[in-house]
Amino acid sequence: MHEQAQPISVLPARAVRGELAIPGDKSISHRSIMLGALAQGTSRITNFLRGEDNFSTMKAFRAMGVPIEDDGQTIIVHGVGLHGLKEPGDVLDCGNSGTTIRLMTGLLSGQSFFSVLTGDQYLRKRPMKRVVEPLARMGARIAGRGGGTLAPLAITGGNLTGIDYQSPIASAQVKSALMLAGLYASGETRVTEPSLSRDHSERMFTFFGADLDRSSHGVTVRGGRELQGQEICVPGDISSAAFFLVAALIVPGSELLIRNVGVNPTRTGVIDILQAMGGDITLQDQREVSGEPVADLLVRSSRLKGVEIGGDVVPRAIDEFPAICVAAAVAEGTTTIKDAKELRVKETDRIAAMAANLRIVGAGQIDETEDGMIIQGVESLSGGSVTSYGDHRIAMSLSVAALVCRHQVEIDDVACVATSFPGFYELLDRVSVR
Ligand SMILES: O=C(O)C1=C[C@@H](OP(=O)(O)O)[C@@H](O)[C@H](O)C1
Ligand SMILES: C=C(OP(=O)(O)O)C(=O)O
Repeated sequence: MHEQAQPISVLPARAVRGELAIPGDKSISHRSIMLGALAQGTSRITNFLRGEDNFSTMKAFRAMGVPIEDDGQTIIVHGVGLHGLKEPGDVLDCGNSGTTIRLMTGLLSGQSFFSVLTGDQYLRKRPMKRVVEPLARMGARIAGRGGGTLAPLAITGGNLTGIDYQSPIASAQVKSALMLAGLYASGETRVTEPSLSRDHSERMFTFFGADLDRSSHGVTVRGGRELQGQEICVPGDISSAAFFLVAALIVPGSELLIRNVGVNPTRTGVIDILQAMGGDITLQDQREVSGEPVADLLVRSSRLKGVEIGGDVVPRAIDEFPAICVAAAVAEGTTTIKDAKELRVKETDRIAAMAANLRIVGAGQIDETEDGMIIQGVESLSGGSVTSYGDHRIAMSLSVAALVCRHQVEIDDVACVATSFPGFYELLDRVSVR
């Protein structure tokens, strides 16, 4: 939570043009600090995301005795080895970051010391049972508000036993929490999910030399093997690129080249959805960097049409739905989003937040459902005063919607944007032709 609200007005644009590189991937940045800290030797990380969420992760490891240097360019993590973390002297504050608190709950379950994790007013409302329950089955003792379902969480770790866990939800945070605990458990820790969520942990565990096997919807970790420090170049975050993809598609006369974007297939749902809507997006110069696929994305404005979105693509696009809703609001015809109930337990209820805000800026008929929404597209939007609900992705999505409004859009507080995309407004300004 930020002490002071930061309101902003975003003006319509005549086009979105030029070239840009977006900052590093948030998920991969978190994991690079975590595995770097647990490894033996030094890890050097470039293009690390300098977002508040990632600084929460970094601070937590410093508080557990991990030396981390930061010269503003490269992050150098001096790994302490699997068993080198020290008991933190205070509560670890995960700020607004669900990834930090859930992954750390797994990792700390494996430590032979006591720790407490908390976060801001939004994080303290988000469900933690999804990690607490399977970790307790592995032998961790975790107490928390709401009968152990809400932060703050107090963890007494150690003496874990591997389990075979069939997760009821496709969640990379649940999977990764158990994988991190699995590094410390006796025997095998296996996680299977209903459909494959982002696999950055699997890739980075392998990159650092962990003992791991993968199957189509599952991963098995065997504990005890030391990890080795690595050099990591973090690809640009496709979840951040998504705002610029939608902006260039919906503002007529636009053409934008977005360089160095992570295109891991477990993350490219947004490209598949926007292409199915008729969006002109081309992947150029596909390559692999630090075990992750990367490409440049060329996007040109397109006449979008409504589509049905559900099933396996949902976890592959989960953070991009606020931006996808904006595309749907100005597409021809109806867009139906289903199987996306998880959106209700993000930084805010993103289904309710987008429905309310799109109505304010003059969208067509919008019907909320329990696990999604139905959006009737209109030719153009009008504008108005909206609220971010303290959620970075809501703030950025409404900023993109503003580009195709007839009048400006006032957003009550965009301080939250710094959690995942510092510099967003400078970039948006740079490529917007007014
Ligand atoms: O593991 C990760 O880095 C993330 C997983 C997703 O959450 P869930 O695991 O809750 O789906 C996603 O929404 C979040 O932004 C980042
Ligand atoms: C849901 C998100 O992140 P987290 O769960 O890490 O707070 C997000 O970035 O959209």
